[in-house]
Amino acid sequence: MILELDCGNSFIKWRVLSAELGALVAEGVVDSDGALVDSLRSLEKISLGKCRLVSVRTEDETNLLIGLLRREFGISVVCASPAREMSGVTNGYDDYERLGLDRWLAMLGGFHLAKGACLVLDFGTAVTADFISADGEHLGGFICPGMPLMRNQLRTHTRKIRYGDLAAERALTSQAPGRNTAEAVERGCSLMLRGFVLTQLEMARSYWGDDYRVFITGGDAELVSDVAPEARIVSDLVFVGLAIACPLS
Ligand SMILES: Nc1ncnc2c1ncn2[C@@H]1O[C@H](COP(=O)(O)OP(=O)(O)OP(=O)(O)O)[C@@H](O)[C@H]1O
Ligand SMILES: CC(C)(CO)[C@@H](O)C(=O)NCCC(=O)O
Ligand SMILES: [K+]
Repeated sequence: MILELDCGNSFIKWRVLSAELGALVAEGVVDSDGALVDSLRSLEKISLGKCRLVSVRTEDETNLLIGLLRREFGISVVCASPAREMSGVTNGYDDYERLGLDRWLAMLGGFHLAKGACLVLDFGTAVTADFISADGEHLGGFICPGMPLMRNQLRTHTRKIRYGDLAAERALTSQAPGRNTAEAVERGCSLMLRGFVLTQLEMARSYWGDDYRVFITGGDAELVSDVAPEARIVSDLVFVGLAIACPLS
């Protein structure tokens, strides 16, 4: 079986595919290397053969995880690496190695699915937008704080913004002006993300008219999906790109 990992700044998304058919066998989200090993150990009747991963963590952190996986499961691990051009997409950064690999893979996945111009939006710890033209040219993108960062900045830099996870979750059942702190902050930050999406859509339209696709991915994708009804939510877009960048022969 194949183990796939997307190592983000806050969480590791993992999934196990069957080697023959590529069917999904198991998946999860964990917050540490140790929790990942525990989750994988608890899977019954699964023997991992190979692993492919993408990481936006430091090289040291990524190497630690790779060493751990090799020791614990005896598997070979391949890691997505930066490229100037791949699968019809040209990296648009001045220094292509600086582009986040999660963005790069989501772009490869998006262009593969769209087979034309596309806008790729990722809502994780950070929020990113990337524009890929019909000929596969990456025009560039944007990075801004995601929901967890916006909310935590307010909590950290004010004295009276304090509320729990349950209040946060309840607050997001509506977009009306907040009548308590949790509602005011959660809805305010959610509106920032939604405004961001609308601006990206405007920009895409100015480049490509109606002739483009929109993909939304990341843990907070649902927060913005209704402002972009034309968008396709592809929660495993990074994994789609990972399979393209790291074929396991
Ligand atoms: N099952 C889940 N586990 C953890 N976070 C989740 C889950 N479902 C939704 N989320 C939300 O997703 C967000 C994190 O997104 P995601 O996991 O895509 O990014 P990340 O790994 O933290 O960071 P990034 O990929 O940007 O480096 C959090 O705001 C969290 O509330
Ligand atoms: C922007 C994030 C944090 C999103 O996960 C990641 O893609 C990253 O660390 N990128 C490196 C910086 C850049 O893409 O310009
Ligand atoms: K991500």
